[in-house]
Amino acid sequence: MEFTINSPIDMHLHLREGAMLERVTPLTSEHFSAAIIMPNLVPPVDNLERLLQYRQEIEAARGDDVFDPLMMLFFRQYSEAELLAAREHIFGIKLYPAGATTNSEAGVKALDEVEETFALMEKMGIPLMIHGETHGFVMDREKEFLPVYAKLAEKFPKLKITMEHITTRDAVELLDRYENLYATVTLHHLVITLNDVAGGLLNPHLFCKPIAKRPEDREALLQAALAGHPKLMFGSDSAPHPISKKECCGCAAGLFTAPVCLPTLVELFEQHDALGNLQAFVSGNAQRIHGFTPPAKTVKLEKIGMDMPARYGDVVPYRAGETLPWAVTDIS
Ligand SMILES: NC(=O)N[C@@H](CC(=O)O)C(=O)O
Ligand SMILES: [Zn+2]
Ligand SMILES: [Zn+2]
Repeated sequence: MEFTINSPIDMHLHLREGAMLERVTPLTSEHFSAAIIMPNLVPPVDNLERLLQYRQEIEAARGDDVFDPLMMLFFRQYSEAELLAAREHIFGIKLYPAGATTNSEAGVKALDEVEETFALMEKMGIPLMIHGETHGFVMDREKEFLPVYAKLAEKFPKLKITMEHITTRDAVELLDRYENLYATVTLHHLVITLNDVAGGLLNPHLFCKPIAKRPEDREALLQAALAGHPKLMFGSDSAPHPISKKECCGCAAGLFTAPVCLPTLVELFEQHDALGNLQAFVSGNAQRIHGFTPPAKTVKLEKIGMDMPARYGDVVPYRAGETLPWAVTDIS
């Protein structure tokens, strides 16, 4: 049995820097034709010079792979001149509430104080991506942030806003209420719940922000993805951390999923008789929503089994040590 995906796009990806970047970049650039590169480095990617330098580092690491890194600026207040200069080099701007997740200390403290930049972005057609969590009770952080999305969508009706890595049924419902509101969802949030993280022995490799939620949340996300919901895009949020930062007290948030994304998505969509909608979920929707065409790439998967390694260097991947039914067998 085989299945082919054309030009898969990962709409939310962390590549880090240095040795980690060199290790993980090829695992995405092999399978995907483009990916949105998150800017939460230390210091953040919040100026054009750093962004162009970062892009070069990624291009060197992807080797000969056909792969377009779609660069993001880290949200701060920008002047019109800065945005004009950056415009042709960026895909969008990523906003982190200060302290909400990994390397977000430089994020926004008060959203109502940065509206000038939202207005500029709206005027210039620059998309806004948001890590939408409050500092409330951990299971309620996304739900509590939803009114913020709603307010922004109303106040800036021409601004394209993406709710990044949604994890709740409420977020899925909000999608249909505002024309300019979109969302990404990860692979792992279609599969796991909080039970997998902390219901038995604690599994630090499944700990991420936002934390995996309830079965009914996973079900709503899964149904929307399987249906190829036109405003929902695949974004892996593959977020590698070295094993020393995961298997310790004070575990870092993030799952490293890059090598298993496509095989697991095919497995999941096949299980639910929804393979017909996978192309839209991993490529078509993003292209239509954002009006771009990624480089052509054809990825063939076959049901021949693939043994997942326990580690890639010092990083433990999602599904480490498992035998996956599907494997990527040809890329052209
Ligand atoms: N998702 C995560 O748990 N971690 C991400 C940051 C993020 O996307 O929030 C990371 O950079 O490690
Ligand atoms: Zn995030
Ligand atoms: Zn992320």
